Amino acid sequence: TACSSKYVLSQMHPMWQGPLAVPGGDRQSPIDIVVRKSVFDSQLKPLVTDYDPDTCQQIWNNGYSFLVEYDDTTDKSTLKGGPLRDKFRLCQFHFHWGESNAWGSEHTLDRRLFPAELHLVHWNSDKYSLFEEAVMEDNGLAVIGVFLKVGKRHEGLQKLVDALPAIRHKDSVVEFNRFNPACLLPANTDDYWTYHGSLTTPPLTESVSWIVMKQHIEVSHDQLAVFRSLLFTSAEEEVQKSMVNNFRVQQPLRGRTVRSSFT
Ligand SMILES: NS(=O)(=O)c1ccc(C(=O)NCc2cccc(O)c2)cc1
Ligand SMILES: [Zn+2]
Repeated sequence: TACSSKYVLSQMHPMWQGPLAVPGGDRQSPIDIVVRKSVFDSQLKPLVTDYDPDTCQQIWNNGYSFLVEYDDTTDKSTLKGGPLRDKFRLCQFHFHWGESNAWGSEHTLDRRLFPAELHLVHWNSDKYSLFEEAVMEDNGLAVIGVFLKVGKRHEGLQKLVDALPAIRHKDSVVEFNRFNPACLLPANTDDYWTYHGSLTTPPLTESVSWIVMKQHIEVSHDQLAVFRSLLFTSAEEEVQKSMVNNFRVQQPLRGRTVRSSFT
């Protein structure tokens, strides 16, 4: 789908962490969420996700992460509610992780790092007709962030983990059907933080309503190890590099308020 083909055009080198000049740059992501400084907002509603597993199309390695892409030509897999006024269409989900369990997430909670973070990427289909349009607009995108912790095996994730060896190299793609990403959401999706931010990879566009779940999900050490068996490099390259540490460092808050849906 459009939302992901462009991803490969704008993906960056994983070691890139530099202060790439960004126009304005006062609402960059990720951030450290200082829990006691977040402001409860009683107007925030529960999230409403309605994902159709039949819209799942393929899984591929874009040289930065691995993406599971959804058919976003109709409103079949949607997100609404939460801090959002409009309906948003799921286009892909992907993860960020470390080379060790000690770090890997993009957002942090009171500076606490998690071994990995899931991002479910949606665009505003009430206002725009293409991901490419929405990504350039204020709040054109809504991304749900879910922290991963190492613990018991995640049965729903295993189907995805089993597909990874087939996409070890950059630009490899395999068909992937009937996966409902709702299985990757925590039991409690009512408690979250939300703030206005950006994409965490170039072009770092400041168009994202971030929704970071308070409750994490658990995956096993072995499942995370399979993430780390992926490669940044394509099959042709002589030197193979393990796909690890594909996260951006936390960015300045610049006076933004992080709201919470819970007290
Ligand atoms: N890590 S993240 O969730 O912030 C994230 C989500 C989506 C994308 C993405 O789709 N990039 C491709 C892109 C960006 C801007 C304009 C385009 O046409 C395509 C990048 C980062
Ligand atoms: Zn991401």
